[in-house]
Amino acid sequence: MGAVKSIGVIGGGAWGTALALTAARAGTTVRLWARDPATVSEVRTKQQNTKYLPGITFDEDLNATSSLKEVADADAILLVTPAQSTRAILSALKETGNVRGPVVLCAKGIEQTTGKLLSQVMKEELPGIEPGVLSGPSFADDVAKGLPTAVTVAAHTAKTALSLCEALQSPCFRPYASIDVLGTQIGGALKNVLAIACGAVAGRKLGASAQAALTARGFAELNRLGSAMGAQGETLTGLSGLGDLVLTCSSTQSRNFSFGMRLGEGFMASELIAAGGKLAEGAYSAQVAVKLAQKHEIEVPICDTVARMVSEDMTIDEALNTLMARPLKSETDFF
Ligand SMILES: NC(=O)C1=CN([C@@H]2O[C@H](COP(=O)(O)OP(=O)(O)OC[C@H]3O[C@@H](n4cnc5c(N)ncnc54)[C@H](O)[C@@H]3O)[C@@H](O)[C@H]2O)C=CC1
Ligand SMILES: O=C(CO)COP(=O)(O)O
Repeated sequence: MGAVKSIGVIGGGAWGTALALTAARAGTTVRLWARDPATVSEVRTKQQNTKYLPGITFDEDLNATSSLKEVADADAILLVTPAQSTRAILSALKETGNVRGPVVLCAKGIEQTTGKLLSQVMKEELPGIEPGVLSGPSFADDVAKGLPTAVTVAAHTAKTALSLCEALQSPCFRPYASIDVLGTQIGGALKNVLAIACGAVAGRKLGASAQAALTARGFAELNRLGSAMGAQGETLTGLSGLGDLVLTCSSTQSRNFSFGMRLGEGFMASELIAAGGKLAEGAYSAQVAVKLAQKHEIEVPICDTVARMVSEDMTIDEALNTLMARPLKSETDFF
């Protein structure tokens, strides 16, 4: 593909808006699609998205629309709605008949009903269109404020990955190109599940040592499952793997970590989910991650415990006992 001069961003939430600002700062023509007409109007007239990025007024004028057709024919599309809505949006994009450039998957999750990664969903819904993936340690608020951030941008060819990087690069946003489309998705999906566990440890006030142990053992799960699924080792230890895991497992700014904190404080997952609230992708990915691990015959005790907290209302104390009572293991392979 040639240079990416125009980008269509689909999703008027926190991350979609932050990525539209990123493209604008890179000097790329950008149009943001949002489902909610009030968001479209506020972005266009007030340079704000108060529902998802409260307290931030953009310096950039963003062009926003509620017509999918108007964003579909850009040189590249960034798809930034929650993971479970990816199939429906891809199908709606196909209906426009306008898509020609790569579609970059920016959600961090696995399709719950099928266990498929989002690039596999895309292959079914938009065959013939190149998939890309953007992932890494990057809070939307930080990016919208122009704080320095680095992410991985993957595509099947280096040329496409580099063209996408060039269209997003600015003094505050540094994308690294990759051709590991599969591996770049795995870290983002699994770190959300593991961040719920770390949040629960923080909420139950189990201490910094426990949180660090859980992060390291969580990485062992991410690494084992990612490798079994075909991810490259450097991807798993890179920005989209270890980098994002460290960020999300250590900050109350993370919605997954905060969801876990509430579990640690004694709330039941069913109560939190029924109450609505902010998106915690890990709650949707936990069970499907465990199923994928079973398929690959990989042990993922932390993901499994999170899945049980989310789907069976296992309490934090039961979760802790389950993990601490596991049979002793070697940390490495040498015996
Ligand atoms: N917020 C962040 O810091 C980051 C988020 N992400 C990922 O980006 C994805 C989106 O997250 P956010 O923008 O933060 O979520 P959000 O909750 O701020 O916004 C979600 C947006 O998607 C829209 N939406 C939801 N379902 C839809 C559907 N069926 N059709 C059309 N629009 C729909 C909502 O109206 C809203 O505008 C998630 O997978 C998240 O893990 C990735 C990196 C950073
Ligand atoms: O993916 C993110 C940071 O890289 C955002 O994390 P949360 O969805 O947990 O807020």
